[in-house]
Amino acid sequence: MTRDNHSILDCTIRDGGLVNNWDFSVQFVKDMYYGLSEAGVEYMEIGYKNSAKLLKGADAGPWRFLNEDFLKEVITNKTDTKLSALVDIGRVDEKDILPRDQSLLDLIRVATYIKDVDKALDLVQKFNGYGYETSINIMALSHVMENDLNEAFEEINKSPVDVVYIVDSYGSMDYKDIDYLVSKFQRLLPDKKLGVHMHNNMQLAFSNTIMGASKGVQFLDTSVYGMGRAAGNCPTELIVSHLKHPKYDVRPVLGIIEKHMIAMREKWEWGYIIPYMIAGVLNDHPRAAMALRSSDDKDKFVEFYDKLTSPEVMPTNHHSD
Ligand SMILES: C[C@H](O)CC(=O)C(=O)O
Repeated sequence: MTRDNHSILDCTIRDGGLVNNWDFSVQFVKDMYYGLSEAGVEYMEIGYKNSAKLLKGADAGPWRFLNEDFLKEVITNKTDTKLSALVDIGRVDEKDILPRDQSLLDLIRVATYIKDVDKALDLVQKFNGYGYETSINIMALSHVMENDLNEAFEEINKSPVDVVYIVDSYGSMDYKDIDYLVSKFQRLLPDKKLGVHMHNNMQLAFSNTIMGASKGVQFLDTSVYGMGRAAGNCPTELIVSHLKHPKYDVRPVLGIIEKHMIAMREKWEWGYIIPYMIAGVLNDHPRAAMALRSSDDKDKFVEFYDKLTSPEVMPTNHHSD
């Protein structure tokens, strides 16, 4: 199989930051960028470009509120690996975004729930006008009604957005869902590139990502050692190895894991863990499972399962965390 038309987008710093409140050292982020570059990975998401002012009281390192001057101190020698940042509707201050020719960023991705696609497309329009590549990442697709999706597609087709993402926020999809959704997106968004962003609650992030790749999805989201919110994402090292293209080399990715991530995994928890599996199977946001893992009841799986399957209504989140 030729894999020439895929781009791997590693989002360890952005999605992994949801695990450790973006407590990443500058050295780690540098090693990540230059390691991914050597590995041939096309994009690295270096954080969120949200505004601290709009996230009242939020305190987290620079990777949550990227600043161009700081970025230039970190990435002193830009390689062929492009940089992306994620923004959330209502949390990004458009005045913080420089024109692309003054920025180290190449791609701005807009995270949105289906109800806010129009707002996401307004942001895309602006970022496209500044010269950036853009994507719209439709989160929690496993909760979206077909007719809402069809209406959104009409708006997306009129927009300059380059990439439209299928996001399995709850890690509850399997290969049949990916097969179905990719075919639908390809049919109804014929001029857009597609992306997949999968979570590993049911140990299916890799399977779902390669299902997307085999159907021609261009943008494949991954994270090194699978580090990402809750159950984490599709591991970069697996995709780099699986795609078997001469431009990719897994060795530098193994180097990042060996140097930094074994110790990080001792300190912070992510990956396939039963409460996240339960959330995935039940097609729920992992927030209740994350709260459980931070409590004294972290291993009370049966009680947690019983609670989640009682007819309580779980609150809904409106951002990408
Ligand atoms: C926009 C991102 O893909 C959001 C995310 O990580 C999610 O799971 O939702």
